[in-house]
Amino acid sequence: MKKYLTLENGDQFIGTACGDLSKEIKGELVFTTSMVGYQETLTDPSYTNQIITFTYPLIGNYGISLHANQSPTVAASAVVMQELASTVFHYQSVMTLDEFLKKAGVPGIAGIDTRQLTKIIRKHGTMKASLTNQPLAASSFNTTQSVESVVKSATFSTPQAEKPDHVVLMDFGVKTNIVESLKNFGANVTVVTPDASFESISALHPDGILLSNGPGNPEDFADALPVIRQLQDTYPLFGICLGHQLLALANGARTYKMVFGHRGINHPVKNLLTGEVVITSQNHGYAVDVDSVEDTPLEVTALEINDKTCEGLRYPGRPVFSVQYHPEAAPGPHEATRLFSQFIDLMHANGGVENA
Ligand SMILES: NC(=O)CC[C@H](N)C(=O)O
Repeated sequence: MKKYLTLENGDQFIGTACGDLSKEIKGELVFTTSMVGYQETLTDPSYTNQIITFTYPLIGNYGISLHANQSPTVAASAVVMQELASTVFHYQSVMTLDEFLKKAGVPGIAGIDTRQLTKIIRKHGTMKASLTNQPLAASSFNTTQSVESVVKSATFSTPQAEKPDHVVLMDFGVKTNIVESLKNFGANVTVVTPDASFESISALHPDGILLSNGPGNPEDFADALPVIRQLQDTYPLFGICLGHQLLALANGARTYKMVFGHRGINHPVKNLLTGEVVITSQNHGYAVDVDSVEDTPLEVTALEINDKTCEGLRYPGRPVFSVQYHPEAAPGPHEATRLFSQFIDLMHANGGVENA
């Protein structure tokens, strides 16, 4: 069965339908250069309302495992591939990617020249696009949708070590592995919704606050900024991706939409405090304006080496820091995992951040 991918600029690609065959969708077309980790990527809530193009030419070859999801189901709107593996092999595989997409009601398109498509996105920037069963004229592409729906209303705690540090995590669309990473370093995690008040968070007696990743434009979370300002005055705080952008906005810096974003697992980031470079996992379409940080109490601590985007911030004199990349990996390298232990150390020492 044929499927049609139509871009906002009028370009059209014809491929083979996979996943949910009947479903037609619109979304923001982005690409990721990750060679592995398609399951983690597709279930990352930050991809809500986005159509993900995989630049790696073969997707699905090691199937779907019970242990890799970053949220209960597929978060992306659709997936674009060059080749969907017809043979699957991995000892943990419980189903094929095609079955996984079908179960989640998510459409896909295979047989696409993803190299050509990616060159178009790189030139024109991230675009809106549609996936349909019949050819479609590039017309209205209004895909603006609320992203608040990704956040679960339930609050849960995960008691762990004997005297665990208690992290309250503001959930803007958190990836499972952020919670797991905190737990691995011995923390007890309570997840609260993004509209939680300062009082309700304080009532949980946190030792530290984590601002999670999440989909959408950081400027749409203005309501959370006063709460974040109160939290950073009171507790050690660590922001990841959207959480990093919100920390910047809460302190008067600005964010902007990047041309095509950073999505992949080999982005080099230079730590300006130590000179060290780490290879990082990234997934963001917005970034903090480096120049705008100058007029704030914050300091830029890290830059992406290729395009010098802001990758890290800290609040000198306070145990408050953030990174634009994903130290929890899933997928990607684990070089930055130690940021979680640094956060734990800050909760103990309440000192300054040296390696953010
Ligand atoms: N992974 C994230 O938290 C993404 C943050 C934000 N939605 C962006 O695209 O920049």
